[in-house]
Amino acid sequence: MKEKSIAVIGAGKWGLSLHFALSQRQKCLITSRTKRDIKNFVDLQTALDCDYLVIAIPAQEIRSWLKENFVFKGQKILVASKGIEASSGQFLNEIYADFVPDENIGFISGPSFAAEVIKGLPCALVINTISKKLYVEFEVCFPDFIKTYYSSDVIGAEVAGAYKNVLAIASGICEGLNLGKNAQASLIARGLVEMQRFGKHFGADESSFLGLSGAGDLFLTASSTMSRNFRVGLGLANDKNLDEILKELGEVAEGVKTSIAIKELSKKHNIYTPIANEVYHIINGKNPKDSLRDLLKN
Ligand SMILES: NC(=O)C1=CN([C@@H]2O[C@H](COP(=O)(O)OP(=O)(O)OC[C@H]3O[C@@H](n4cnc5c(N)ncnc54)[C@H](OP(=O)(O)O)[C@@H]3O)[C@@H](O)[C@H]2O)C=CC1
Ligand SMILES: O=C(CO)COP(=O)(O)O
Repeated sequence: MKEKSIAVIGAGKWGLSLHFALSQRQKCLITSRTKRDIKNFVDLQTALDCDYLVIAIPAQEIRSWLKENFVFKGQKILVASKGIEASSGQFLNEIYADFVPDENIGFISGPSFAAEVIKGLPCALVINTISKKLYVEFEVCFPDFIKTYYSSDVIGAEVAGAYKNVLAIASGICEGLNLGKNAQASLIARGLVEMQRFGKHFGADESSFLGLSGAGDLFLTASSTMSRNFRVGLGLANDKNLDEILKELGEVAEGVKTSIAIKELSKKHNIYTPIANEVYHIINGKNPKDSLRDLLKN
């Protein structure tokens, strides 16, 4: 029987770490827009011919990347991105649905800083897919240091993974303004309630927000300078200009664009999302101290 082939698409921080992890059990190819001198780096076509694909490119780039490059040939796909498309307010599963049948796609969620995964440190991830069969096929690809869990709550995982990036920006602002640990814990706890409310509106299972995908990833990202989104918040609190912050970062901080998507979606669907809205306003120039005053007041 032909050995199954697997490739990671996108050799950024997360793609490289997933490639490292997936290479422990089997040969894993990797490709990216920019050529890299790394083992098993292949051209895009060779990667796309694999049976299993793990796609780790920024959320805002997915639609155009799929349009330009992707032809469905029965591949099984794991999406590693965390974000909501700002231009349309569409969730990633809605974008992928135009290209891949639902039973062929899964979404990774949970607390997982790339910098730790690439060192082989232990972590737990959720693979969210309507197909238990797909989960089982991907589960065996992961190394011993990663424990995987199954969930069919694709929308819950997506909302949690995207929303926590916005909340991590808020938490970074809180830290940058030296508001104290009480304020930060309150912000994170209320943020969790907020993302659950938002997710519930779109059909998410409320319990997903209390597990790895929700609380797990939120606590991680909103409490560490290892998070790019948290560092964006720190910069904003220190009156740095957003373009300057993002240039210095040199990597994607999905919360910036996702805050636009959440602001628009919550307005359209009349969902109460005060923290995400303030992040949106701060990114667009509002003084963080005014946001704090408004959050305490309303
Ligand atoms: N880093 C982490 O700890 C984690 C990240 N994630 C999520 O994974 C996703 C990717 O993050 P991460 O790898 O860290 O980000 P990086 O900024 O490190 O890398 C993103 C990669 O995407 C590729 N890319 C960017 N734009 C395009 C495009 N238009 N077409 C094709 N490829 C493109 C780039 O490839 P090239 O360099 O070749 O141009 C780049 O290396 C994000 O959604 C993030 O939220 C999820 C969990 C953990
Ligand atoms: O999603 C992540 C960890 O689970 C990474 O978060 P940042 O993109 O904020 O670094």
